[in-house]
Amino acid sequence: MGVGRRMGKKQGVPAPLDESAVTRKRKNLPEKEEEAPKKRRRGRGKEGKKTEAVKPLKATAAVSSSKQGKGKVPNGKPAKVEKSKVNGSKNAPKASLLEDEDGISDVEDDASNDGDAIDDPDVLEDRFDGIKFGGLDALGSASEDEEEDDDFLDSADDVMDSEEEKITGMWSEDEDDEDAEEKLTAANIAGLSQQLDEQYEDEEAEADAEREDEILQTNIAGDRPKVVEDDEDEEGGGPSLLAPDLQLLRSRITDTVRVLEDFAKLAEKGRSRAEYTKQLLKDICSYYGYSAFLAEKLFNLFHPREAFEFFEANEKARPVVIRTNTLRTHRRELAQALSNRGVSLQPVGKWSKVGLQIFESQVPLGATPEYLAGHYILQAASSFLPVMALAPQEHERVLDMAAAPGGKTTYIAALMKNTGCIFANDSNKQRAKGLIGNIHRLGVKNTIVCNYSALEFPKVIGGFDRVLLDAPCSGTGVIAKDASVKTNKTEKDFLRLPHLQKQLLLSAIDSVDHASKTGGYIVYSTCSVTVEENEEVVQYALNRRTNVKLVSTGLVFGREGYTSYMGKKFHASLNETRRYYPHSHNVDGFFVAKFKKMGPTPKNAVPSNPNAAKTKPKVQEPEVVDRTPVGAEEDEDEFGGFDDEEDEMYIERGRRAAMRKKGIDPRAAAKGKKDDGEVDGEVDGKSEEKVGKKPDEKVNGKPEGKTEVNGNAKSKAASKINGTTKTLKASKKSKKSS
Ligand SMILES: C[S@@+](CC[C@H](N)C(=O)[O-])C[C@H]1O[C@@H](n2cnc3c(N)ncnc32)[C@H](O)[C@@H]1O
Repeated sequence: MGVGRRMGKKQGVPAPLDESAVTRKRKNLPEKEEEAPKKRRRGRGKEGKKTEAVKPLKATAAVSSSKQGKGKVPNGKPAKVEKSKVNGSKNAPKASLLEDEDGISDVEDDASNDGDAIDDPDVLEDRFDGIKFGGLDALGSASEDEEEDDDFLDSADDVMDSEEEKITGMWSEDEDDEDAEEKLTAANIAGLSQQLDEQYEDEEAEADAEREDEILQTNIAGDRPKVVEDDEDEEGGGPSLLAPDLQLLRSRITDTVRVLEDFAKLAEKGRSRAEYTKQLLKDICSYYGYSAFLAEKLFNLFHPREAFEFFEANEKARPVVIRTNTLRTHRRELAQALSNRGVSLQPVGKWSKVGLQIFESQVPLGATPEYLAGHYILQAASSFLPVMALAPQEHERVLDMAAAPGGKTTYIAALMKNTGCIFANDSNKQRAKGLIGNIHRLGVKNTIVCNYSALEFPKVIGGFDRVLLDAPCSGTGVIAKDASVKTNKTEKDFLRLPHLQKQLLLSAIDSVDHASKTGGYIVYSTCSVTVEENEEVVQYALNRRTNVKLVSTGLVFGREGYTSYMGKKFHASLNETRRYYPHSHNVDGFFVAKFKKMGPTPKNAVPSNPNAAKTKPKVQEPEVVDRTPVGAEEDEDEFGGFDDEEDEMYIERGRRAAMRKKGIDPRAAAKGKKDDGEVDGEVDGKSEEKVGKKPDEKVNGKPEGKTEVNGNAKSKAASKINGTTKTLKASKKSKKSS
């Protein structure tokens, strides 16, 4: 018997954390279940504004943070002692019945500069292996799906017209079949309802105990709670040397938030707002473990109450989601297959035709036959969004500038139905290898993997119909996955990263063909919520490239980007960008902006890669740039390396096959070529054409087919031409010779 695991509540948007809405719909479940929300309300009884402010808070209940949530006992219930240690408070709101308590955070994700490692299936796989679970999650019936989504549509302020609205049910049109849905749901429900009963009883008792604790701890009996420490308290030395009393800290945080919300009525006489804010920030640092620098940066994004909800949500894992690989299967088939293996799942919501949220699994999701056969990829729901905004079309040429480990590339390929051509680039060679692995596993056949700094584009190749820049970022949106972000990001990072992001975005814009008949779009995304990495980067690009404008992302939920922030004014069109937060959308913190390129890059535009601009005029001969990433040499062969001769053979074989297809006899042509004294260059030109380039496109005024742009006539479009993946990389050998 395998192990089961609760993986989160139903992912509804944009208010998926509204557990009462979810509970109301679980009509197939035992009556007792209906009591759960009541109980949870009682569990948090001391806060006055229960219904509005507290509701999301309850749902984002802090139980475990990354690498922390080990307090499980075999029945899946969190061990209380561990939980309080982990979260720093017994008063941490109880996780809802619908929620994952230990979450998926036992894994060491590197979600910081390298971006959202959640997309790395290898990383995610680890999350499900060998973990005991046994609690269970709420189940939606098929009918619940629809109600849930209705709810979403009703409640969403930011619901926009989009093609997504054409979807008529939770399953995509070709999948609609009520009988099958019922079977699927029944399979989930049958084994779980009994566990629900038991769990509710336990939780009821736990909630009562917590409520009593909370009443004891509270210090808000008076009208004006004393929450700001006196200077003497601070200087006393004694208390600060002791481990903080986490329960008191938490109470003080909620009290301070309350005071800041109603300052005139609740503040102590003679105390300023700044004093309360200072105290709150100090407590947030102690309670959640943030550096003062980052706590303040994140706090400033919201009103105090919402900031609190944000910090709370970062203590809890997001729902586990898989994306159906439509190159290999349909969502309905996949859902059925996994359900048969004991996986409890449900479509993520109307906004996606391919996402499935996993509630519980009897098997490691990274090792099922379906996984190995590439029928799905473990992918955070937020990662779907930039690709949906990009909306790649069949037969287009698309550049994914920072692509590893390939969650988005493979989704792009699926939307393009394996037609056209994707250039998937990443500057990190190790990660690029993971990207290649995913591409193969998922059956992607239209993709060339490159290993350049994206700053080199469009010099490497340009003229794309669409470009995705899923930029390296600080990871402040994925703190639930990587708690190290709380302390390891410094002021320097928030200078260095935005600088890189700005330059990368200019490269992305310059790599797009403004005259593309079907596209001309650039999508910029990060898994960070800071303004420096998002709105400021977008504003910079608008200032530097007057040939682009922001357009609607077409995404049906998300909050508008800032048009002004802490005294800074941004262009009004920044309201077209979208922000996502863990506490309000139950997805990773994310940012998405979509640009349309209207005209060619202005001649006087400062290039995105100033180094290239500086060196260019000085160097008269063909530029030789060593693009080998630092440290890449050592492992050249680890992934198989690049064999120029073998590549030549494949290229030549492909070229001959192409000629034969056109009815040309390659031998006769070769003979003719020799007779004409034609040189090798054309072979390169043709092979590039074959991998998707439009023959008449130019880069920097030069025809792109000439790989001299790399300082290297034979830099390889090293291609397994009859295979699937082609790898473009300046060869060291030819670099030397050039
Ligand atoms: C957010 S992650 C990309 C995740 C990827 N889009 C996906 O969906 O799987 C950012 C990536 O940027 C890469 N990167 C960092 N600096 C880069 C640069 N200058 N050029 C290209 N890629 C870069 C990192 O190696 C990392 O893989």
